[in-house]
Amino acid sequence: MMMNCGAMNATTPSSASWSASHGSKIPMLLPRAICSTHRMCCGSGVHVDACVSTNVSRNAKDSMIWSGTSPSLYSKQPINKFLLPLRASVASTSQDVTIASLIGREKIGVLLLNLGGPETLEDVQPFLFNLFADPDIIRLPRLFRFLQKPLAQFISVTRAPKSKEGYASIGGGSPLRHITDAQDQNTVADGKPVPCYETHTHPMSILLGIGLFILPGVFCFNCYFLSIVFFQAEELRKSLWEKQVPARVYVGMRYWHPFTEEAIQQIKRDRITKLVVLPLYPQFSISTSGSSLRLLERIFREDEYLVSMQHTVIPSWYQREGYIKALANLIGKELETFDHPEQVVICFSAHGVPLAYVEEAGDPYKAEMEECIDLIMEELEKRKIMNAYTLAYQSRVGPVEWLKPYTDETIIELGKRGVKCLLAVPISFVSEHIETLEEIDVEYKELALKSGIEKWGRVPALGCEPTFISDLADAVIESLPYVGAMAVSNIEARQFGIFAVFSSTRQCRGATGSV
Ligand SMILES: C=CC1=C(C)c2cc3[nH]c(cc4nc(cc5[nH]c(cc1n2)c(C)c5CCC(=O)O)C(CCC(=O)O)=C4C)c(C)c3C=C
Ligand SMILES: [Fe+2]
Repeated sequence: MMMNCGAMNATTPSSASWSASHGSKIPMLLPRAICSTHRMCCGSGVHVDACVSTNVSRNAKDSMIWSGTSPSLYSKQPINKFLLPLRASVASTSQDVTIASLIGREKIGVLLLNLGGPETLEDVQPFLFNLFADPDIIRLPRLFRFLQKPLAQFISVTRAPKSKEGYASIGGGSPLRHITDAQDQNTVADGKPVPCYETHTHPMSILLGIGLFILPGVFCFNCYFLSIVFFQAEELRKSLWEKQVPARVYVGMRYWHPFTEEAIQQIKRDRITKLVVLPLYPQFSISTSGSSLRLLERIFREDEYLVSMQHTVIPSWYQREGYIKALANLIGKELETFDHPEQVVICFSAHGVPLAYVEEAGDPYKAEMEECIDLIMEELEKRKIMNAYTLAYQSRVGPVEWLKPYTDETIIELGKRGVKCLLAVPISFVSEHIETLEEIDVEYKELALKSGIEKWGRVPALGCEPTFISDLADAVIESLPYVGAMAVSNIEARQFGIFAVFSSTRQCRGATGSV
């Protein structure tokens, strides 16, 4: 069912009022799920750190307490060191639990979370409004939260022309009706891709004043972007089935169709009983995975069915072996396109966040990003690839300071230092979109060539790369033993709010036994 953006804005409870009423930025989604996770891991003695991380820590992700579902977050050890393969036993105090038995007759769902993008150029401003109305994107002091929506309106209207230009230059928008229609027909719930092979008249053509210039759907940016996400969903579903985990895969976008709310409705219609939530962002940020999880939390707390549905969250997965290896493969392959691969400087470019997110709000994004780069470089070193490399941050918006160094300044600096060959690696995205296709491929390439760099290359986003998809499937499977129920009534949750969550989680510290 197609949701109208205006309706979304009207019906979605204001995040400002949520934050104000609870006086905290800490989401409460899934607390008991984590609680049961804690019980399992405490009981098994597999990973005690996760069991005691229940305080409101300075680290935003720690305080989100979902991390209990992913023990490796607290360790450099790969996640599969702690979690056992399919059909292997997971020791609890009293009994062995096999993954097969965990699946049993359950209906397993995987919810992929992503940002979403405007379908047409007309959608750009409302899409931007949704984005800037998110208190995890523009973080206002509590006293000024009433300004969130007027400010979002102002910024979205002001930014829309520049944004539209970017979207237009890569194909503009196009009707995505067929995707949401497909969702009605339950094809999305089955994880089937809905590629856009249709022919559209692009708003770009009108913008360019060249009349009815028809582009094939494959150039339609948003169909392309959504198709990639749906292809990823489908490939993940296939991989899970191949690994004997029959699961349905859903896609929920934060700021555009198919909205997370729509995916959740489908999950309910399908009577899913165990849900794994997997943000399609390798590294956690308050502004991306955090925002989507906070939204989910709100949806869960207001819904009797969801409150009792077993679920778990994989908050980030940048350290997974398969992901690192897949990226190293792509980098190695791209380096081979240069005449002297060893002379190429590798420039990892991550989407930035305002500095205050990291320094004041405890966003682990920068730390995870740096660790991720270390892991990739270690992997490349094993393959005798020892290139010079750098990490920089792109896509800053607005007047505040963002994480540095900025990618554009880095490129100029490298040019000044005499670097002649540069390989750009988009690191915070797993699918192509405006930041890769326009900002990197067009703006940064042009800047690099102007700055004295002679040979430019760019590593593609992972998309449906098989090693990567297989690894995502493993991440889902490994999380299954940690799926648990919230087991708290709506009313109880509303009454006790965050304090109930913390006390319940604390009780789990000493608890033993299985879910
Ligand atoms: C890890 C990825 C991302 C982080 C972190 C992130 C933070 C962040 N973004 C904005 C503002 C905008 N982002 C926009 C588009 C956009 N952002 C990401 C990813 C991250 N954002 C993606 C993949 C995209 C492309 C979406 C698409 O259309 O496919 C935009 C709109 C485009 C534009 O006008 O430039 C804005 C605006 C902020 C403020 C922020 C952190 C606070
Ligand atoms: Fe962004």
